Amino acid sequence: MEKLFNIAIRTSFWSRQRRSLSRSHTWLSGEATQSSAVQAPPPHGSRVVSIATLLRDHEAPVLGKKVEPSTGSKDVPDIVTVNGWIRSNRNMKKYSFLHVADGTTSQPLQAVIPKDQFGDTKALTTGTCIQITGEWKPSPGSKQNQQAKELHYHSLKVLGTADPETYPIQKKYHTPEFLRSMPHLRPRLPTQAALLQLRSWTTARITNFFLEREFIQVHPPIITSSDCEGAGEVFTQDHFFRSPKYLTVSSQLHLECFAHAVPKVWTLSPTFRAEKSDTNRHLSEFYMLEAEIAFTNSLEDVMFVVENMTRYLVSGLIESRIGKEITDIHASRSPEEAAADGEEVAAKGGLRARWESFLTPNRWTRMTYTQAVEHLSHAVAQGEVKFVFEPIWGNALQAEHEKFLARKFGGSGGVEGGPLFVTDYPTTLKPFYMLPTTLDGSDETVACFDLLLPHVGELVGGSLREHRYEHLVEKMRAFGLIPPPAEGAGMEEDLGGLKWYAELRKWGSVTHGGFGMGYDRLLAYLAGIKDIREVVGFPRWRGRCDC
Ligand SMILES: NC(=O)C[C@H](N)C(=O)O
Repeated sequence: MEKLFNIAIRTSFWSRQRRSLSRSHTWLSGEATQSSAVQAPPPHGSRVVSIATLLRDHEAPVLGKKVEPSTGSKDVPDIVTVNGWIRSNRNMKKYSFLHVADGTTSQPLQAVIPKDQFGDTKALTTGTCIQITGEWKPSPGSKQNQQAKELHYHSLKVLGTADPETYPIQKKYHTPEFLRSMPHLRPRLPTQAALLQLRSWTTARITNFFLEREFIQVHPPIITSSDCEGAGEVFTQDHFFRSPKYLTVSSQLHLECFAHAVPKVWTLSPTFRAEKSDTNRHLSEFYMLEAEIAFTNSLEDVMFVVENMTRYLVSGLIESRIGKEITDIHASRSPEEAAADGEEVAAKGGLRARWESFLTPNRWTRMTYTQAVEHLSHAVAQGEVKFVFEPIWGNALQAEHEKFLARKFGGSGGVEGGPLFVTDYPTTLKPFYMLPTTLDGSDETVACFDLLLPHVGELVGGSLREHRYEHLVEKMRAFGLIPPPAEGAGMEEDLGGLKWYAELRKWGSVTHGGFGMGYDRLLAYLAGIKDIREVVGFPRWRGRCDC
């Protein structure tokens, strides 16, 4: 009986979901039909459109691609309804010119409100949510206004007021720090809306890349039982489970499990690191794009996926509408905004040059860690650069070293440099699971790589994984992850929280490798934004988790 009851509840839950999904589909499709369930049905005969759709109708074609107009005949008035928020109200004697935004494009729509028809427009303040219906027609002043068409008022409903005395976001420059203090309102800013679109578009494009290449997307757990990756400080949950559990610092170990059954897997998952550092490159919660590939014993195979995936992404971005929007926003930043970003990218060919640095005619440069240290030492000796940390073989590369290398050797050697692979780091610098470069370990390096970018440093880390059971256990012991073996224990020793991980190598083991990419870092770099906190809707970092 209870079971039946549960099923009944579930069924009605799903049918409710389906109903609301189909409603929202109608709503989002921007077509004429509009469900009565929506708060403010538009006047009869108008079609509900997004601002992006409207502006596209007369926009210059992007890269030669013609955009079809949304309605047909020139003779029939194009009556449309737009839902959005007022960005500004230029209140003239006879007319009010509203700039309305709906997040589908960073461009606002201009709506013209004749006061003799509407009455007093003072209440139409910045932030107010409205539904406006009108005729979409050529703007008489289109030379001065950027938009060749504007919306001429027929009717307007205020759906939600925004008291200008209290609404914090006004049409003026706000510092990033001020806006970060109100993440619940920040998406209303044009740049933020464009960044949301960039993230969404990028995710779709990458999903397509993997789909076309028979990679399976998987959802690894967020709560994990091991904290042993050595990737950084972990967030711990002590009380709920029988023993301490952790918020994942990387999905790699779980991806390896999947890859032993489904040879090519990937995920884009939240990842957590309780890093104490308060920098513009780190967050306590971020997204990591990770992939794991079985049946390979070549680091080149793994780098090949990283390179091809990123090239595929960037070549699509250059041609895309959101790409154009992001470059336009970047090029038209105010001096304050550019200063807040703090990057020299605009002075050096703009964002487009940065994107092109990914699309070199030859594959990206690869160099070993040993060569990298030699290059760094040489540059210091030549007086070409000064570092806070001396580059010494055996020490970690610092961000200052990474950035220098990527600028000098990455890309096609252009003004800004570009992506650069550094491979084969010393064993002592990297986690326990990496395979030695030479299987006997004589090189004291591991088969791994970091992908470095100018201004950013490390974007991706990847490696071949140790697939030999005995060697893995030995390495775990050498890294202090498990105690020395008890007398006569043999290999059946206590492997602690990593027993399951070692067991992958016990039954049906296979050579494999993978990588993890800092997704937010990638987005920030592509958008020409220095501070990673700007590309995350609700950024969390040390001491800050506002809402
Ligand atoms: N999946 C990966 O290879 C990422 C790696 N575990 C890291 O934390 O950087």
